Amino acid sequence: MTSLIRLIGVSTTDLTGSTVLLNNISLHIDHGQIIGLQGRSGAGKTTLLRLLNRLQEISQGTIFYNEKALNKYPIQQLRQEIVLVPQEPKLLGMTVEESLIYPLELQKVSKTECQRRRIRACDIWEVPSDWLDRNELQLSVGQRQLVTLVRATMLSPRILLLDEPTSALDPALAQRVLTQLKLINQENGTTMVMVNHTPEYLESFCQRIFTLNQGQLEQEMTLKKN
Ligand SMILES: Nc1ncnc2c1ncn2[C@@H]1O[C@H](COP(=O)(O)OP(=O)(O)OP(=O)(O)O)[C@@H](O)[C@H]1O
Repeated sequence: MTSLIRLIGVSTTDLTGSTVLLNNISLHIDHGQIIGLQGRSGAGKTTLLRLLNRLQEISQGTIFYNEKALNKYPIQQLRQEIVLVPQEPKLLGMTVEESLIYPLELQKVSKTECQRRRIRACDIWEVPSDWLDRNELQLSVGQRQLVTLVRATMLSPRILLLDEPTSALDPALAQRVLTQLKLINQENGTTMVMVNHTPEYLESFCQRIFTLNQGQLEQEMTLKKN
């Protein structure tokens, strides 16, 4: 099977070019896999996710997406297919309802279809209806984290990049979120790359786990049971 994503000797630096943030990373991610990314703070996990939807550019090496160099794709198409859920959940000054449908509106999805998908997603993810009119100041960080996750899944991306998606959630909600993500992976074949600092979550959720250390790929582990 060909890989969906393949990194060959990928490095990247900070904006000044003076500090190497990721150094000579080679790895592959297959269709429909759930990949875990772990490592200490500052190891380069977020940076690696940002390379995968070109929020940050590489300085050396090549990233292939579907056998074609990532930088050959129109950026709009790429960001529709590869969606990053960032560590800092933001609703962009909108209400929950507005922020859930905004990315779909940008894709020119009809109002009726936006609402259909919003209702279905809120149902699946058990988003309480009294959140819909709230803005981000009226939600806890964990509640905002859930909303940004729901918003990303409503786009039905091919690849979901999840930067610590459970960091602000209580353990019960974190488990529910991981179960729901797994269901989406099984039903739609969505490939996922998840950064997480909780080893139990990575071990129960992922098929392979990459460990980064000071910008280098230190270890790759395959978990047969998932
Ligand atoms: N825009 C930037 N300019 C300069 N340095 C940066 C920039 N972004 C990240 N870094 C540095 O790159 C390194 C990797 O950061 P990154 O956010 O990828 O780490 P991380 O593994 O995701 O950490 P955490 O677990 O704390 O989120 C860190 O040393 C950080 O200080």
